[in-house]
Amino acid sequence: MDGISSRRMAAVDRNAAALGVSTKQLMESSGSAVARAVRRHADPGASVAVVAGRGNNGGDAFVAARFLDDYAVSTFLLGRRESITTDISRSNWDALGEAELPRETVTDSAQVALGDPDVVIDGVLGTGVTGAPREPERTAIEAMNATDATVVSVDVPSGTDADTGEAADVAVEADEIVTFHRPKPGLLGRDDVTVADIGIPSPAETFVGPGDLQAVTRDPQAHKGDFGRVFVVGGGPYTGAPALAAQAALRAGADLAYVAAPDRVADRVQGYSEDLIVESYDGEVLTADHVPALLDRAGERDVVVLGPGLGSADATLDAVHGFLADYEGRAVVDADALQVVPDVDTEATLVCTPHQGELVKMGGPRSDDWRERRETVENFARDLGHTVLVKGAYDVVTDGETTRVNRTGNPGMTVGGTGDVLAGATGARLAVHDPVEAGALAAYANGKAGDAVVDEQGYGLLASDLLDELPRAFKHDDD
Ligand SMILES: NC(=O)C1=CN([C@@H]2O[C@H](COP(=O)(O)OP(=O)(O)OC[C@H]3O[C@@H](n4cnc5c(N)ncnc54)[C@H](O)[C@@H]3O)[C@@H](O)[C@H]2O)[C@@H](O)CC1
Ligand SMILES: [K+]
Repeated sequence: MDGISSRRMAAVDRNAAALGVSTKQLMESSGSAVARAVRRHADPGASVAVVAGRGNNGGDAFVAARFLDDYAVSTFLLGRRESITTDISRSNWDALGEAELPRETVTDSAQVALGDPDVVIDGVLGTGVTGAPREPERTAIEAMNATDATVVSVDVPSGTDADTGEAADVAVEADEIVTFHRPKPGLLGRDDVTVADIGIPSPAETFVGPGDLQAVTRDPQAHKGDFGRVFVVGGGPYTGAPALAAQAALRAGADLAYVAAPDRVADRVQGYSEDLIVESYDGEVLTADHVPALLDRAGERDVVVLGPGLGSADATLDAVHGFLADYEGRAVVDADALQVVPDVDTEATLVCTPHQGELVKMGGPRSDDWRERRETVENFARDLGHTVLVKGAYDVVTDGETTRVNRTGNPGMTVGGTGDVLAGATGARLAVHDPVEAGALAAYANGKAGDAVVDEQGYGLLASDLLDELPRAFKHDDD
């Protein structure tokens, strides 16, 4: 099993809550797993010192203390009750008091006197640690290391970074680390780690959920262009598609949206929205002689969205082939451009966004059940060498290694243009995230936007209705 990063673990934790498995239930499972580990090291009646921090790592330790009330257990909180950062941890601290289990608050690091316990539970710092341990955690770590006790660490040895494995100048030397759900990258390969199942359902990892939106953050110090210059290469026979894709990119967080379109339709594309920067090229449709100039412009931007409204004239498909053969950046490929991808050798990082029919046209599998499709599309994406987002009642996003499934959206979204909106939103996210995450986030938000429109007005949804809803669809709880 490969490790799960702290950021990803937090997202999975939030997704589990959305599936009805609360973080408090997870804390209960974590604490009881820690208690089971203690039982492997010492018998009831032995003395156990529980040292807890102010976050959920401490909360797990409070739960463990409660499960060990047939031991001589005493709990030390490094701070005052009011400084406990979460309700679920505070309620487990309060439960110890109600159960009359010995507990005390330590506000001055000099007070950390653990006595001579048989076992110490290290619930000081977990995946929420930032930087080297500060006081009183620092002194507490030294006190734990100074005992002869068997030390059981909750999730991560305090002072060690779960993602890198790097230990600060002061870090707990654990005899056993009880980590939760999946190993942590920084602890892989160690023989003192126990991975405890805490009841997180696998859909919390597979299905895109509200936890994934935590990755969509706006750094307040950002300035123009940090969040992506998206370049839509589309239009020709059609004008609405590139305009929808470009507007969707802006609504999904891009700073600038450019559109390259034949001069015959450029004004019409511009007419849809003053927010777009429309650059025209001569002629009726995209042809190979437009490619060099487009590659230059693409080189100054972060992501290309290739395909909306391009049409499938032979000259256009040749141009798409030529563009992809020389483009080395990131691109979303959609609509008629998709059929070219299997035949072109490219350095570009692509996210292909076919619906089921377009996937078959690419030589991909036809499968109606999403579980079967997940398997077959993983194989197809692996062979293709690019990320594929196959739209359907359940969207499947995979690069052949990592796979996510999106359940948002509704039958009202089969209306024309929703694919252009999805392509543009994927483009915006591809400027910031890796391909699978970009596709997963865009599919989730696009479907959520469609659900919001249908909830509000019933069916009869227009693709352009999604645009107004997209910003809200990307917002997450602690925004
Ligand atoms: N994500 C999950 O799925 C679950 C997480 N759980 C537990 O929750 C933990 C993460 O909890 P939190 O995110 O609340 O954070 P932690 O409890 O890991 O630590 C953060 C706390 O320590 C303080 N702190 C951070 N860096 C510090 C430093 N360098 N020196 C001194 N104090 C520092 C912070 O002020 C905060 O109070 C996990 O390690 C795990 O033990 C479990 O409850 C089970 C479920
Ligand atoms: K810990």
